[in-house]
This record gives sequence, C-alpha cells and structure tokens, in this order.
Amino acid sequence: MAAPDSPGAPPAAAPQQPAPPTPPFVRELDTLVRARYPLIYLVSWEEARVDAILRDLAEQHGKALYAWSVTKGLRRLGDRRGREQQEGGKDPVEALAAVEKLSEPSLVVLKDFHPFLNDPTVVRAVRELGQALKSTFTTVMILSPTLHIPPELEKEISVLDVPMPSVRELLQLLKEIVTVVREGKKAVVDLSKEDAERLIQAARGLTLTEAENAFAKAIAFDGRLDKDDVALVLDEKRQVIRKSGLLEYQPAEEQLGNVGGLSELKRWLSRRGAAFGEPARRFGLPEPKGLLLLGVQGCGKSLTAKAIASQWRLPLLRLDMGRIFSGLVGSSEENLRRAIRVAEGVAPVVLWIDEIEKGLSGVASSGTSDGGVTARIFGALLTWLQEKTAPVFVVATANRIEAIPPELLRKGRFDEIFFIDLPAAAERRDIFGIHLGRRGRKPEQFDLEKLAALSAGFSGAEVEQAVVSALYDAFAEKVDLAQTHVERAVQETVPLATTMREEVERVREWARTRTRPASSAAAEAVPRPIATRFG
Ligand SMILES: Nc1ncnc2c1ncn2[C@@H]1O[C@H](COP(=O)(O)OP(=O)(O)OP(=O)(O)O)[C@@H](O)[C@H]1O
Repeated sequence: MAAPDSPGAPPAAAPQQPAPPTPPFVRELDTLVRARYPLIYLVSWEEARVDAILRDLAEQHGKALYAWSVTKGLRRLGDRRGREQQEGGKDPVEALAAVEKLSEPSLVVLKDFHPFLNDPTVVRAVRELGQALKSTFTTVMILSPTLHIPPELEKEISVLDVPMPSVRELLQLLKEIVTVVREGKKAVVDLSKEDAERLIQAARGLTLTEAENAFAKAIAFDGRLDKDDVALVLDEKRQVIRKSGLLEYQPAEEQLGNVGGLSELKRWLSRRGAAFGEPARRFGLPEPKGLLLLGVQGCGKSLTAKAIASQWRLPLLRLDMGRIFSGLVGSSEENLRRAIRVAEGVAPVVLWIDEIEKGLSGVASSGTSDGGVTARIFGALLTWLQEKTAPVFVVATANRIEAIPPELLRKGRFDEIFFIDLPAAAERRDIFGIHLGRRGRKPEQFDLEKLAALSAGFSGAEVEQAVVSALYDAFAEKVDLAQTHVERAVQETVPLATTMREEVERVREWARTRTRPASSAAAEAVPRPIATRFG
C-alpha cells in the first residue's frame, strides 16, 4: 500500500511477514486517493465489503471515515471498535455542505446517493463540492450498485468498478465460516486443501454475501461442509447468474470430437489450450483473448463455442446481446458492465457472445437514433475486448456480416477471426458419421461417401436434420435405420444455402479477404436449386 499522504498519518509498522499482494482495484483506489481526486464513483452491490476496504484505506492514510445514507444522515465512523458520531443531516444538500466543512482529512462514502443525482440542486452541490475539495485531503465516494452520472458531472467524477471478490477474499470468508462452524460444533467440516480450493473456485463470481449464503445453504443441507458441496455451490451460482437475466451458464456437454471438419480452427485451438495459467505467462505468452466466428447459419459456430469450453475444462457463460439492449433488465450500459464484471469474477471462463452483431447494427447511425447508446455500448465492448487482462476467453459468433461494424474486425480485439463455411464433402461425411454415431448407429454400416456426395450445399445442421428425419421414417416403418432412409431424407431437403445462394456466395466473397478459413477443405460452390431438387 502507498505511503500516507496526509498530516497525522501513522508511521508504517514493520511487517512481521510479507503482506499479501494488494488487489489491483484497491491499488487503483489508493492511487486516486493519494492523487487527491475529490469525487469517485464506486459501482458495487457489496456495501459491507467496500466498507471494510475503505476502513483499511482510511487507516492506512490516517484519514477519518464518514458515511452518509438517507436513513442515517452523515456519520463519522469510529475505528473497528470505536463509536459512531452524528455529523450531518439526512438531506443530501445539507450533507454535502457538512462534508465541505470537515476540518480533518477524510474519506466520505455516500451510500445509494444516485437517485438524488436526478435533482439539479444536488448535481450543482456535488459539482461545487468537487471544486472545493480539490485543495483538501478529503475524497468523496458515491457507492451504488448502478452507474448513474448526469452529464454535468461526467468530467468531475472518476468511476471505479469494484470487481467481484478475489480468491483470497473468498478463502478468508471460508476460513471464518469454518472457524464458526467448528466452534459451534453444530456441523461437520471435512475439507482437504484441494476441496477447499474447488469450493472457492465454484464460488467465484458471487458477491461475498452470496458466497456466504451458498456456503451456509450447503451446511444447512446435510449438516456438513465437504467436497460434495462443490456441486451445490455451483448450482447456487448458476441461479444467481441466471437471475441477472443477461448471462447464462451453459452445460459443458459438447466435445470437439462432436464437431465435424473445421480442421484449421481445431488446430488453432489445440495450440491455445495450454495458454491459460501461470506457466504460459512465465513463458511470456499473453492471455488468450478470444475468437470471432463468422459464418453461414447452422455450420457449427455455437457448437464450437460449447466444445471449446469443455475441451479446455472451463465454465461457459453465454451472453445474450439482445437482452443487453432489450431494456427488460436495466439500462443497456449498466447491463454490459454487470455482465463483464460477473464474467471476470468467474474467470478463467469462456464467454460466448452469441450473435454479437445483434444490436450493434446501428452503431454508425446510433448518435441520432438512440441518443448514442448503441455507439457507447459498442465502444465500451471494444475497449474491454482490447484491454481486458482477466482470463476471459471470448467466443463471439455472428451470422450477418453486413451488421458487423468494421471496428470489430480490427487487430487487437480478437486473437483470430475465423470464417466457418458450409462443410466440404469430406466434412459432411464426418458430420453424417458423428450424428449417426450419436444416435446409436454404426457409421461404418452406412455409405457415408455417397451421403456426402448427395448433400452438396448442406450445412451441418441440415445434415443432422436429415439423419433425424430418416430416423422418423424408419421408426414409422418399424424397421431399423438404413442407408435408403438417409438418402431419401437428403434428397427431400432443399438446403438453405440453395435458396439463399447469392447471399452465401456474397458472404464467402466478403470473408475471403477479411477472415481465416476454419477449414482447410474448400467447400464446393452452392448448387443451384434445380440441380438439388431433381439432379
Ligand atoms: N461441423 C459440425 N459438426 C457436427 N455437427 C454440426 C456441425 N455444424 C452444425 N452441426 C449440428 O447443427 C446444430 C446447429 O449448429 P450450430 O447451432 O452450432 O450452428 P450455428 O453456426 O451456431 O448456427 P446459427 O448461426 O444458426 O446459430 C449443432 O448443434 C450440431 O448438432
């Protein structure tokens, strides 16, 4: 932690043992306080946790700590055992005036102050306070779960997102819980070091209160805290994340072996798998950023996103871009910030941004049509993609090339941009084999070459559909699935690429100069409708 900057700061005590490293967020906050930033906006749901951080910070800097809330007014908080002292009223403008008069260097936290920022008088008072505090050692922090800054204050306030609790904080919480449980002798704790690590890993992405609730629930369930509770905590986390309405945990049930073709993409992935973690960092490798998968509908983009997560044994979070913009759950900008914070809290993780082009299509015209919201969100997303340091591997998928803003394709956003084309004949053969195999049939009993030849222009999804409809036919005929059923199903299918031939050719042309092919096998030209139906 930094040296105290204000008069009356206590001399730093000689440490008994090496202090644990300061989390980057606390370091940043510390820097702003030392740099005498008058107004800071802290975005967090976790009041108790932020209170503890600020208490430490105030102590380190030899400053007094004040808190204001509309219910309790402005109070000077004592040290951990000290008494609180009332200083000012509940009225926000009066409280700000009281802050200005504080004679000692202080940290002042205003809790849930954001609704008052809709009042022009309060906005003015905050602005004047900011000016007045510039020559003092006092910093005011607005602590709120949502970010709401009126334009008048945008240049006056620095914003810090409080990240989700670190492994160290969760470990500390778990230790405290274990101590209480052991002392109370009401439950049994049976955790090895590895079990505890897995339990903490499972709780990553939860707030401290949510994690505490999850651990408490696990104990209440059977009077034990043991390795079996990892699943319970994970389940709790799934529910908490789903409640946000933006992110969703996806089960890790697809393997790369279930993806036919895409040899280049698979080769790329096999080389990056080990690039998470410390040995790779020590070797000098950067954290893998992510992939943009563009391509024809139904050719395995989503399937690949799922398979990457299971291949690398990482959790998979799916972010719905549509919901970010839908207005159903909070403001769009707030939504993106929240989703990013949760994903970073769960990291290492694969974050699948499905249909990234959804909602971004109007970026260029956004200034006029929606007050610039789309453009701002897009900007925030790009900055995050470019600068993120947390191990969040982004797999963004998109179908509609015309809706993709060119900035997204620039270097530095993703490690690679792959184009997933319609599968070539050899790939269709593999995909037929995969889907027959997944439905309990022996691929070698089918003439896969012939099926591949008959299905030119099919997407992977259409190959799968042909197998499924052949199964229906066989089932109706009360016989087992035979080659003829599949051939018939193929011949009865008019692939989407045929009906949208020009569109597919246009996408291919576009992709040729901007992306890397996901497959080394060149797909054939899409057959014309007449050839497929009667050829
Ligand atoms: N290369 C492939 N190998 C095996 N199965 C495939 C392949 N491509 C597609 N499929 C099958 O088709 C289904 C749908 O594909 P998927 O959803 O991954 O396509 P997509 O490219 O994401 O399509 P969309 O753009 O419509 O979301 C998959 O669940 C899978 O069963």
